[in-house]
Amino acid sequence: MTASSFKDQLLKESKQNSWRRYSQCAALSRIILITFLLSVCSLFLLAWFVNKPEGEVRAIPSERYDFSSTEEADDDVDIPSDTVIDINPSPSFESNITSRLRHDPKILLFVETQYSPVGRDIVVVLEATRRRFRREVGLAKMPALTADDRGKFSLVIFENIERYFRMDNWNRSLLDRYCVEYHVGIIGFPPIVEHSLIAATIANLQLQIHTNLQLQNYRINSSSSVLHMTKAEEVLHGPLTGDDWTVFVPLHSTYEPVSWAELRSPRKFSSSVSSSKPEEELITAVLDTGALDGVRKVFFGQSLKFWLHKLLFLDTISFLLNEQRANSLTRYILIDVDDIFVGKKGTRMTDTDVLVMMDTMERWRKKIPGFKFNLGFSGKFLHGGPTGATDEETKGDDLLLANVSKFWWFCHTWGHSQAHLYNNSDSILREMQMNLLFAKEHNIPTNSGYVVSPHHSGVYPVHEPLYDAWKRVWKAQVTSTEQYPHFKPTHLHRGFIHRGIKILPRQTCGLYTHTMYLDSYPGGQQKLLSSIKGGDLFTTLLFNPVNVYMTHLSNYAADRLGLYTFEKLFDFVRQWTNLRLRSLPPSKMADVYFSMFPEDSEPVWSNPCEDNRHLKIWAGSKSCERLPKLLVIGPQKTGTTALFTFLNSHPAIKSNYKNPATFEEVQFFNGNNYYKGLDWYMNFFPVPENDNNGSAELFFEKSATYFDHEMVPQRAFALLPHASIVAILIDPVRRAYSWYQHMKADGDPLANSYSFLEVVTASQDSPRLLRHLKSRCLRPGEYAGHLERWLDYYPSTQLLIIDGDILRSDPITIMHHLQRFVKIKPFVDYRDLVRLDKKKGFYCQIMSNDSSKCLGRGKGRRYAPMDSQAEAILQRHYQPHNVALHKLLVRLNQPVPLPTWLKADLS
Ligand SMILES: Nc1ncnc2c1ncn2[C@@H]1O[C@H](COP(=O)(O)OS(=O)(=O)O)[C@@H](OP(=O)(O)O)[C@H]1O
Repeated sequence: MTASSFKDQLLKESKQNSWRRYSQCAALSRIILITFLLSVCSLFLLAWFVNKPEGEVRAIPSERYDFSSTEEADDDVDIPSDTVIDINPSPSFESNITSRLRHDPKILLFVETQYSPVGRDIVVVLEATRRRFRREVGLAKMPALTADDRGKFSLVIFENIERYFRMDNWNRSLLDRYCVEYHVGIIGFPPIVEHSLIAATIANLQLQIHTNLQLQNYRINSSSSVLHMTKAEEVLHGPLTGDDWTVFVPLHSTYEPVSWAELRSPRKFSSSVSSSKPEEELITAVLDTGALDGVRKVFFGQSLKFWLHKLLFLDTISFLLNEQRANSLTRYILIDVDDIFVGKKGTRMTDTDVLVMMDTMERWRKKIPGFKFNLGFSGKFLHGGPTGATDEETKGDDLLLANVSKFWWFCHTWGHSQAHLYNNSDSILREMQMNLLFAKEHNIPTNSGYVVSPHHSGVYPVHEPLYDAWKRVWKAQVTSTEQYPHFKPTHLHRGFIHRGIKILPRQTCGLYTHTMYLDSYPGGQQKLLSSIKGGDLFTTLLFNPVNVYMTHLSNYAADRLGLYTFEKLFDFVRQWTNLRLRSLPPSKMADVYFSMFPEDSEPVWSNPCEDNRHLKIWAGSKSCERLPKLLVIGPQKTGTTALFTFLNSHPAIKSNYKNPATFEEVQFFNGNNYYKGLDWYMNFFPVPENDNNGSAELFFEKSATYFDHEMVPQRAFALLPHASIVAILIDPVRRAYSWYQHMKADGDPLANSYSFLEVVTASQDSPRLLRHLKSRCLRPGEYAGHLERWLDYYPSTQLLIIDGDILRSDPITIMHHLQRFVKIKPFVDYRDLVRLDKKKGFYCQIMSNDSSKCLGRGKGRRYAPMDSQAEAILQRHYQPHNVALHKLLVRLNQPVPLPTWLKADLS
């Protein structure tokens, strides 16, 4: 069968199959009928436009279309005339239109359901390669595509291209026009089998598709402009997994094949084509260059479960984002051999193993510049340590030491002990010092700056004594772990920096201490091979520009699986990709990593009790009970100190110890304290005591600056995901004035040099420090935006918003409400704990001798009334924020009335 006869066959089949399928489904037929009628209408319209005298053909109107409107038009409503699509836009992809995309545009991903496997695979690739994306489930409504005339999305991906093909006219024209104007491409994966077409012609795209095929012998088009990482020299021989392949038959020159494959069994395809030759090549991935409608698209005939499509998908993303030149083809690799002397007799490297290892290393160096194995040693186990070694194994150790300079070396603690088991730094220090002595005795270099902890103990979650010892004894600069932020999912392994030590993400290659023989590889040899040939190990290398792999001594003994695995991996990478493998000493690797991903420098401390693997390597003396369950987040000047003292007077509620540096607040989640780490924070809380009922005390922390700090909600949620969050709101105009008065009273020179009116009217031309003061004064009162950020992380059920006016006038009601909110026992009647102090004019604590203890002079100050002009300016400033707050509070439907000041302001 020739290509054209096959296409004819497809055409014929597509008609037959489409009819057969559509007639089975009446509802579907109706949709098709409507689509058909609309298409006919569009054709008439198109013809009319094309035949109009020149000059009358509507091109894209110069005024821009409002993509931010997502109102769906009724089917029978005419598309406004200014949205007529130019049938021949000039697809000038070099235009500077990308500048109209937001500088941090996201990818828009349409998935069928939250859990659909194809969509999940796409998400893994996007996450692994750090792409920002927004996931839309179904296509109930097109999200707003622009904001402030800037494009929000740089690329659109459909898990199921049928969604795109069958999109209603309104949304389709909206999306296509957006893609043309903002130079945004589309990627589509094949229809999901159960409800897909068998064959169809996508008329407006001039493309036929045929689905549910079995294929073989995959070949990539070496001249395809999509390719970057993918090498196209090879044919993947043999049957392709799955009987749900889709192929594309272009009817227009806009299409370029990206790849082809052959029908596996022509007879299965259709009895009428049984004579077709199996070697007939069908297009399995296709690029639409945009010549037809100005939109570049790539359609795949199989999901990412086919490994080559992961490679092509990554290339397609960078092609459509015009990033090919920027995307480096270099992959840095470092292979750590942990425990180089640690291993039982009979599982260790012999002298022959060491020779083979060194030979292999020399061979690899020719193709991987700079490559050396990185050996981690625990001196105590030289020659097998207490349990001994065979003669050959002893010779193996000696041979390694005789060739010290051929390798890189790193400290792995003297006795291979786990740091988190030691609470005092002395024992860890001793371990480090003994290993250092050992290194010096055996001429092992000690200046690499790289250290690794056995079992990742103490690296993350951080055990400070380990970091202390590393810095003091080994002048450590770099380490690595597979535990940050979590062991799983592995595609999210990341690095961070703590106390000047760079922590690199570590990758698992599927080899552990017990994997020594190919025949007994867990899951079978085939499992290891498929991980190398397109599976987990291959994709790890694909996704990560910097790779630190963990292996063990035993992986280089017996069947030498370490050498086997990486040799095969390197060959496979060379065969199918244009990637260049390189190696660097660890400290240089770390420099490369953090210059590529500077955002990773910032650590995020998660809760060790939320991750069993973390708990296993967390000191037994540490307890998550030593963390607060309630955060009072501010903002400043809303009555947070009063609430702090009221909470503290409850017998079962305890605050943190005072921070001498900040008077009373710990201020951990904002500012530099965060970098001091979790151990530092936990030391502010007492070791919990259980009462007779077994219920622990409730610890809380109040730092009024948390409310409006950009990073705090994310950080707080990572550590305290179940905490109750309390915010207090007063009229933001009054809050701003109180803050200004506070600064003045505190002796702030700037606040004392400028009047309140001058501060709130500071403009772009004002001195920088004055502008900064204005921002600090006004920003916290823009409540809605800050609360939304908290709600990005915490569910609304964990957030309590207190009306600061009621806290001031009737704290008893507030404290009763708060107790119910945090479900504290015992429930205390606050009439016994606080009362109004007439002299102070505020509620104060009742002490045991029945005296009142009020807050100091700094709270409830007396100052001149606010300048009326400044007040009016601020009221105008906060108006939109208050409207947004009102909407938010109505949406949250909290079991407390809306603040009185807000109702008054909005009325
Ligand atoms: N019971 C009680 N006693 C004293 N003061 C009270 C009380 N309840 C609410 N307030 C109001 O709290 C305002 C100070 O707020 P904060 O404690 O949040 O200020 S700070 O951010 O911690 O500096 C403070 O603001 P100023 O009046 O501007 O000083 C008070 O109005």
